[in-house]
Amino acid sequence: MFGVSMRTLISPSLAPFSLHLPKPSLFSTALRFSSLTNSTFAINNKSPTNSPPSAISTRKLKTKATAITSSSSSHPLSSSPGEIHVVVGPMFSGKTTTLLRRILAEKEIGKQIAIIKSNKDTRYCTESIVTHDGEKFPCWSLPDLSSFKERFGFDDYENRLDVIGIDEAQFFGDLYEFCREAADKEGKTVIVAGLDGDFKRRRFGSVLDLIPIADTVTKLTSRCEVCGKRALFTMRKTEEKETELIGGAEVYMPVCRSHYVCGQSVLETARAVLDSSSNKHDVVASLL
Ligand SMILES: Nc1ncnc2c1ncn2[C@@H]1O[C@H](COP(=O)(O)OP(=O)(O)O)[C@@H](O)[C@H]1O
Ligand SMILES: Cc1cn([C@H]2C[C@H](O)[C@@H](COP(=O)(O)O)O2)c(=O)[nH]c1=O
Ligand SMILES: [Zn+2]
Repeated sequence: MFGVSMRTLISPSLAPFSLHLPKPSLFSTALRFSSLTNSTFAINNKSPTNSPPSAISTRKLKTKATAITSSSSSHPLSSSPGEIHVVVGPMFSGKTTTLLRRILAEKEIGKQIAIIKSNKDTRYCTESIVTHDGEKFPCWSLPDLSSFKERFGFDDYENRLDVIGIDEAQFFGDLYEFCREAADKEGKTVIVAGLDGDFKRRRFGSVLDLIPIADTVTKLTSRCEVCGKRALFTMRKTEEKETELIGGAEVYMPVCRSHYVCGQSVLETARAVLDSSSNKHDVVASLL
């Protein structure tokens, strides 16, 4: 099989029947060869003779592939590529619910699953992911993703884990590298749930960095607490200014665009009034 496919690949004229194949470039030839031999290539554009680049000899390709494969055996590529699925949206939009449903669906068809969440999320329960409706499922509560393989067990991770769920992804600084490695090299399906934006509607952590390497991206919406329309954003009801502030409905509310914009100005006005009245209060108190 290999010889035939190489012959077709390298010199179509030798193929058993003459196909009108587009002349393969050196790159496409090498890429096809590397996918056949599961190796990586460094391509130089100089062809070994003055023959066209696509006529590079089988021996040369084999030599190069053997050399590179042996050097890359410390990171063997998985036989089949993985996947990355990203679920974003404001708070209360159903991100954790969606993650849980997708993970359970994978489990139903016999896949080996594991869920990781940030140990910064201490709202409901540390050893489970918990939706705002109270649905729970056991998880690994970790400070980072890079420690997961060791904690799970390297052998189990490599041979007995198919699907990885990640919740509260905005809190993981090593999110991009972990997901890229898991999908590109280890054949894992990674399902990621996290906030795309913070209470100022700015990117939150590195969730958005996953979009260029994701198979699918889903943006969920909640219901505006003021008018019931689609809520795209999360508004913070308290005065704290730091980006990371763990909390639920006592601190945050989902709002539509109009109520985010006017809500922000209402909050700012209210604070200004409170500040000035507390200043007046202080002034009066100082005169007494
Ligand atoms: N304003 C709100 N306050 C509290 N809970 C809400 C609010 N809006 C929606 N919910 C509930 O939150 C559930 C979604 O929970 P969850 O999946 O944990 O959301 P997310 O992970 O996106 O924060 C919804 O099914 C709904 O019942
Ligand atoms: C908007 C916003 C949220 N957070 C925190 C609050 C919660 O602990 C999580 C999000 O929980 P979810 O309901 O599962 O989406 O993130 C924050 O720290 N900073 C923010 O701006
Ligand atoms: Zn609204």
